[in-house]
Amino acid sequence: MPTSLLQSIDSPTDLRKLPESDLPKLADELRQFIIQTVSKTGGHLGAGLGVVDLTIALHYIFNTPDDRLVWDVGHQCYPHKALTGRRDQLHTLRQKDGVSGFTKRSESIYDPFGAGHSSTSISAALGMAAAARKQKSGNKAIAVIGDGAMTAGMAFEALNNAGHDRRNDLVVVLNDNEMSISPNVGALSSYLSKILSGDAYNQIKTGAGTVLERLSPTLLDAARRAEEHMKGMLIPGTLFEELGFTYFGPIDGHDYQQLLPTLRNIKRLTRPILLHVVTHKGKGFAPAEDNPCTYHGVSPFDPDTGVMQKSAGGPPSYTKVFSDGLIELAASNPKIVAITAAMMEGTGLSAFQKRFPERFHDVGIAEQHAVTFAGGMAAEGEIPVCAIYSTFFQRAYDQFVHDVALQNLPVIFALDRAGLVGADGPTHAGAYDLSFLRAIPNTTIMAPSDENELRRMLATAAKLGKPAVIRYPRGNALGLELEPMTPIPVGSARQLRDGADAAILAVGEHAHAALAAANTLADEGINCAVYDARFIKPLDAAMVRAAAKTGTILTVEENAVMGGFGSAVLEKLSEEGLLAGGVRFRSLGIPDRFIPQGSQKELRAELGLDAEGIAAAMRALRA
Ligand SMILES: Cc1ncc(C[n+]2csc(CCOP(=O)(O)OP(=O)(O)O)c2C)c(N)n1
Ligand SMILES: CC(=O)[C@@H](O)[C@H](O)COP(=O)(O)O
Ligand SMILES: [Mg+2]
Repeated sequence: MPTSLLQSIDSPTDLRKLPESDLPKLADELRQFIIQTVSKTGGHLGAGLGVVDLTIALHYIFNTPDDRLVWDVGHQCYPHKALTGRRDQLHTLRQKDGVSGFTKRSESIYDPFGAGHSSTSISAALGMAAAARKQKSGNKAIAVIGDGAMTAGMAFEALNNAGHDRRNDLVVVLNDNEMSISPNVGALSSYLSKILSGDAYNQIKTGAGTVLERLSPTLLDAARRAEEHMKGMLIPGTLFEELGFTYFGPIDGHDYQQLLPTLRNIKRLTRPILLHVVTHKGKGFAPAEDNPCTYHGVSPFDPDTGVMQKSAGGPPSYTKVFSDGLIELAASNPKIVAITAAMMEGTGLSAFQKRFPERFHDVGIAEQHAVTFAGGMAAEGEIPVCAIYSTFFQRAYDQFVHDVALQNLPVIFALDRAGLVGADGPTHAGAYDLSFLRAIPNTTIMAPSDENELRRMLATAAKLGKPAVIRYPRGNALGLELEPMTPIPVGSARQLRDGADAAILAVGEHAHAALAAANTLADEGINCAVYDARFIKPLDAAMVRAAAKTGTILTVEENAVMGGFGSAVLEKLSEEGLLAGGVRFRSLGIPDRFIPQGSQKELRAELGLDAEGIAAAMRALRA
């Protein structure tokens, strides 16, 4: 008999053999395992710790993997991974070729749906429920969604779709910890808090759960109707019931006496159900409980104290440069307002929020709304700066096209995490913004090669009077001394090096890798001109013409090769008839496949997006 319960569990089948009385001990072991593992790998900590009990209870009661358990975002799924056969691989979490930090279909049959972006779980689980009904499989579909993720439009679209038909055999578990990454915001959050403060109902419900468990299905149904009636008197018309869901809760998501009987009851019902579970983000690790925002995503830390490893120091991140630059601009321009979609820490806007609380808007996890909301403010003469990660901005494409660009409204988009992001992997890579934005009229797109360029681009955007996009990467800037925020003439590239044999046209920080490559190539007798393109749109035509004169052009960008900066250069060459002279051309960027997780350095080396890769590509082009 192993002393460790966790070590004895290789799948939920093993878990289901345990007596209920063992589950709290298993939970303690699982929490310790997660703390120890993440203390070495880094990753998302607080969310997973908060759902250890819920994860155990769900796998204990439902028949996974036949019953489909869909985790929203997936950042809380480490306990789920540990219980579903991946315990011994978890030390490779978020590393190259290792276990993903999110749910991933190719990784396990227990991950029926991949995630990374938020608020998709109810739609996906409802789709599975519809398929189960069509296939008569009898499989249940369960979505576990956080109170933060529930603020997104997609979640409401799915609730709207699910609640209208009583045949939808769908369980939505709302994991309410009153936190998004930062404290959760918005009217829904206030509504949930109001429910949580309904103590009277809570007490009655706790007792009722235990009684209901022992009833036959017929009596259970009658009891449930009575219970719903009673609840209706205590909590008049909950939002979810109005939407067609049978609402259970709120229950304590760390109390097996509440979790297990409630889940058992729910399992017997076949209609849209919403179970409201209250949990504590970071549960079982004091630093994370006390400071859930800091311990949402962590670098490696001391598992005894929670003290995180200090980063190597060095220059400020591009995020910080953006944050400081925006505050500097806003200090002299009262029209500037800042908007985040639940990412005020990640985008650096928390400093703006402190300095200009009246000019700051956190709209929740609602990128589409954030963009149209910005459009509305711009229509009234404000200058909104929407700071959104490139990958999450994908959600708001139509809003960008229809609500901002088409109306030529002066919204500034600060797209952070553009390019490869590292450990979060393909769900979070900002690999497509240049391709999908470049096609849209009225749009100016810039990419800074260093911190001063970023500052100047912000100033340029603020004066532009039309939609402007600035995309910059995850990571540190160069550490340059800061210069005044002088606007840049729109559409002007910078030549960094002269050379008659070939030209390298680069976007963003890759201009420096291109310069290093050119220096290496010069030693080999190949003299390359190097340009920092600065503007992806409008493209500097003079740069393209000068490059064409060398007869050999290599473009470099950390964006999909398809439709990106290289495509723009090719289009310009073609438009101006410059290809006829026999220009050798290659575009270096992210190839047409999803790039798995790994450090940015590893991935750039693998894709040839570092100085060595650029030099090699140029040699091959000239061969
Ligand atoms: C579309 C999208 N926008 C933003 C994010 C970044 N993000 C990841 S987790 C998170 C907070 C989620 O809060 P909640 O759903 O309540 O889960 P908790 O961490 O509290 O368990 C945010 C904003 C994301 N993953 N996807
Ligand atoms: C789960 C999620 O989407 C965020 O927590 C994201 O992982 C943050 O990424 P950064 O670490 O780049 O801010
Ligand atoms: Mg939450």
